[in-house]
Amino acid sequence: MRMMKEEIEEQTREEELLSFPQTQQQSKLVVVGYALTSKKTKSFLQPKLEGLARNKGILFVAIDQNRPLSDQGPFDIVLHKLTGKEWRQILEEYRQTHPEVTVLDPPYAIQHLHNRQSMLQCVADMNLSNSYGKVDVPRQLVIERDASSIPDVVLKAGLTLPLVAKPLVADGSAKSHELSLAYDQYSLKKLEPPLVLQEFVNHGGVLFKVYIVGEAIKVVRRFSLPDVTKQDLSRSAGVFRFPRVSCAAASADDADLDPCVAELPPRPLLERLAKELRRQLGLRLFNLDIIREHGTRDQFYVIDINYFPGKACCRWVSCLLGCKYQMTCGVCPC
Ligand SMILES: Nc1ncnc2c1ncn2[C@@H]1O[C@H](COP(=O)(O)OP(=O)(O)OP(=O)(O)O)[C@@H](O)[C@H]1O
Ligand SMILES: O=P(O)(O)O[C@H]1[C@H](OP(=O)(O)O)[C@@H](OP(=O)(O)O)[C@@H](O)[C@@H](O)[C@@H]1OP(=O)(O)O
Ligand SMILES: [Mg+2]
Ligand SMILES: [Mg+2]
Repeated sequence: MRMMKEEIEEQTREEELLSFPQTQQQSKLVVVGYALTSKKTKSFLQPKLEGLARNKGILFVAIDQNRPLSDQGPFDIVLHKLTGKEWRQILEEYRQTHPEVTVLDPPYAIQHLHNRQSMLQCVADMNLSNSYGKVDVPRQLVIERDASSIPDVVLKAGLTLPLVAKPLVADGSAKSHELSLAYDQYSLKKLEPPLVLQEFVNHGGVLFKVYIVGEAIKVVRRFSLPDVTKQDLSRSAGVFRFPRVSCAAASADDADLDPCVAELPPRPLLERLAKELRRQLGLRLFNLDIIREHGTRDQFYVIDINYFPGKACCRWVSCLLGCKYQMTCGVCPC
């Protein structure tokens, strides 16, 4: 019920914005060139967002990858989520030659998130712990090759089962999202390196997705993998592939949950984490998946960081653009 009220209020604010007299809007047009996959264009650039943006004087223009970037535009902002070395080089060169354009975000910074070890390193190094809580990353190790050595390596490292096996590369490909849960040490031989083996942390089956767009933060709840008990562990063996459990369709915002599980991480803790990560990663458009260790109130683990994630970011992107160009922004939470 509470969420419904918030949604209605939000929609009303958007409608107010759409009907805002043109005279009260800024006069400068902001041109955003975008280079996205067709899937992402479809999910991100929805007519509603384009309408909202246009009302604020923001125009989205598709970048033609077959033509030199410098011949296109001129752009105020380049928004992109494409992979590949060639594209990265084109963008880096464009950044050098067009310092007046904001490239969201620098390709070299995004690269950091394309490896599941380096993506979490900043969080590990931060050692964030204050009166609001403690933020860690699960213990993990990287297996570059030789699956037959995994049981030994895991034993020596002292990792506790079950383990989540994740492809080392997180480049947005379908393969990079193929994860498994391993219940026993010997089945680990069946896995295909290069991968990261991460300790599974019980978290009551709910995770928090924290969307970070510039200075703004938005947190949602999603269903996740259920806890694994000692009994489950003693009874099961093998490695099990699992699908994308915490996808957009798995919202837990309106679910009837145990309040200890549902309680959002403290806002000041997330703000501190987001601020540090923004600075250290050099990114303005990302999300992190964070879980609360079940049975604790304030022990959190960041398990994943994604660049420019799904639909939930749309409204917030226009907010970011609105803030940057100091336009009247009716949907801005900051
Ligand atoms: N260490 C962990 N402990 C408990 N559950 C985990 C852990 N790591 C991952 N999970 C579960 O597996 C899911 C997928 O893991 P992760 O988010 O790392 O994969 P991904 O493919 O990068 O996801 P995304 O679609 O968010 O990019 C999580 O949403 C969570 O439900
Ligand atoms: O498509 P969706 O809406 O599920 O968005 C997902 C997004 O896909 P997209 O960038 O192609 O949209 C994913 O990016 P890649 O890792 O595959 O690059 C990743 O960031 C997920 O975490 C997002 O899910 P969300 O965190 O928002 O639930
Ligand atoms: Mg994730
Ligand atoms: Mg991810």
